Amino acid sequence: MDSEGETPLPPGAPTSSLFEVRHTPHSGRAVFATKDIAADTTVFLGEDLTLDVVLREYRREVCGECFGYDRGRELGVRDNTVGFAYCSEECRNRWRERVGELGVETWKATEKLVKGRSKEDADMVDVGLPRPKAKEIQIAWEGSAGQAALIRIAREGEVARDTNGTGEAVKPTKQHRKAVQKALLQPISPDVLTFCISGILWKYNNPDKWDHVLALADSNTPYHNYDDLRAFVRSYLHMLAVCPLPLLPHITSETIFLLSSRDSHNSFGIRSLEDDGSEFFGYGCWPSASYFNHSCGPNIEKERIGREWHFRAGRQIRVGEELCITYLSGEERKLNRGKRMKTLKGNWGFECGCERCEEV
Ligand SMILES: C[S@@+](CC[C@H](N)C(=O)[O-])C[C@H]1O[C@@H](n2cnc3c(N)ncnc32)[C@H](O)[C@@H]1O
Repeated sequence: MDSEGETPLPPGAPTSSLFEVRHTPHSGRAVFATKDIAADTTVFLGEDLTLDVVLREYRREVCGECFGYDRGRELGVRDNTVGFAYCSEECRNRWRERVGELGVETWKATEKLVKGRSKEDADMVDVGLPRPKAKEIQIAWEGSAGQAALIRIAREGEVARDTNGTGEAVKPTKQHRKAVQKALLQPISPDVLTFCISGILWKYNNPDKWDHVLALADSNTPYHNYDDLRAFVRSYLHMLAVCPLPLLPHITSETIFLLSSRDSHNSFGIRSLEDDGSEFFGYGCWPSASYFNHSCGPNIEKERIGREWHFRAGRQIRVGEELCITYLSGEERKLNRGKRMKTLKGNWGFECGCERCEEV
């Protein structure tokens, strides 16, 4: 419950003796100090990483488990079958344990698909391009339903033949197999595929925590542009075409859309720890850390240590003050008010109402 005991806390929201999550009139839920907090106090650890994406171009340099990075040196432990590198055997074992046997098989199948194909991921997201509207998004996903159904039958027919040897239950025809071939011939977007696989596997392995993701602030227009939307729809069909059969019932367009709709307003960049985070390796979603609003003059400093976010008071904080981090990267923090506002609107979709911006 929040302080007035009226609204239940969203599942997965952070709890502490130092702060509470409350609703605000203009910026959704937010975190407020329930006592004075001395500068440098660690106020929260966000350990609940759900899905994460290490961009393809960094896969040899950034550990797939702890995101360790050594100024661009290729890491010592590589697993080419799954397409990840690790800083140690320990990290590799942890990664395997976390994703589970089905996860390893899924990453292997994806890597086989991606290897040797030309890739279609855009290098940078151009925030100037128009975003697909909600209706257009709905139409695009609905447009994939027919092919998705044919692929499922083609793939599940494999099970029917495996189990009873007769193919009586389901008989995939040429039409079904063609749907698989058509999907496989479509351009591949490895980073979008990684997002979808990481999210679906996380949900498969943590069904009891799905409501933590659903409770997050959402966007019904989460795609950056039309290419981005098309890449997600293609990745859905790619997954249906290659993922291990037990995962198929979990790969749905609804789940993939929900992952994007929550990630859109809540993901944290995974950046290098030196040089003001100038290298952007990828991103991830930590639901408990997603209740801290943004301020252009934040009182909370955040630092990533491995797979965790550590939140520390950057100065003395008084009881009742809102605890805010910044969503801006190192360079963006130096921009003037107008440019900061534009960046926040473009990347996050909100008009910044923080004290620093309101004061001007
Ligand atoms: C990571 S979430 C933060 C928690 C969110 N308020 C909630 O209710 O779940 C980011 C969203 O919070 C809101 N928000 C965060 N900082 C804000 C700010 N300075 N001004 C206005 N809205 C803000 C925006 O809607 C933004 O998309």
